[in-house]
Amino acid sequence: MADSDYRMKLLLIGDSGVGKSCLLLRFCDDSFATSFITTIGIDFKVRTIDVDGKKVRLQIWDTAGQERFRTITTAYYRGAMGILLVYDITDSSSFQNVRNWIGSITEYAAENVNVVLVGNKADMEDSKRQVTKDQGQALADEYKIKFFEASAKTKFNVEEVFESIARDIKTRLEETSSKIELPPAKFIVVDPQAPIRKRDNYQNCCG
Ligand SMILES: Nc1nc2c(ncn2[C@@H]2O[C@H](COP(=O)(O)OP(=O)(O)OP(=O)(O)O)[C@@H](O)[C@H]2O)c(=O)[nH]1
Repeated sequence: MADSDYRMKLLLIGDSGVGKSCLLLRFCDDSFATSFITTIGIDFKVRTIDVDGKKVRLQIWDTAGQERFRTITTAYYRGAMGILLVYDITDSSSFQNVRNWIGSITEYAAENVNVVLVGNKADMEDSKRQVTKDQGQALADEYKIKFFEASAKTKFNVEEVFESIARDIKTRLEETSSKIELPPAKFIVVDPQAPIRKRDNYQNCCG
């Protein structure tokens, strides 16, 4: 039996320090580190989850937020089926940069990639907050993407974020595969180099 029904490549992007590595660690290993060790280049982890009775294997790539790694990390947009764009609710510049990150997605990712906006560090006291929940929601609405506030520290909404994007990708894949139709038999082009058995079938059905 196959180990999964679906395999999905996800990407975590956003400014340095917003908590991408911590979200990945929380989701895949259920742990949290208070020390800040910036990601060098790129790293990934895997977790299989159940989505509506189907096994979904998520391969999640954690990119470095720092500008100096940008040429390495953009290569990983190719083939990504979903992107979690993360900002820090206590850092307004990380929120302002969301528009630039959207620009990178438009430039480097597939056109139909699913994107979720995540306002991380929702556990922080109100006095530290620089971006309101309404501002996050309004920006997500503008780009017609889903929005969650979350906390890698307290686990708040972490499962929900990953489950939501996996479900949306699964729906998209199901819709796409149901749209692929075979052409009518008379239009099937037969390769003369193809094995005899295949050509016989062709002659039986059409000739
Ligand atoms: N309070 C709080 N702190 C967090 C949370 N998530 C991450 N942090 C802290 O934020 C700092 C940066 O977290 P990282 O996950 O390393 O950030 P990053 O986005 O991966 O950064 P780069 O690898 O440089 O791109 C660390 O000190 C974490 O402990 C959270 O949900 N709440």
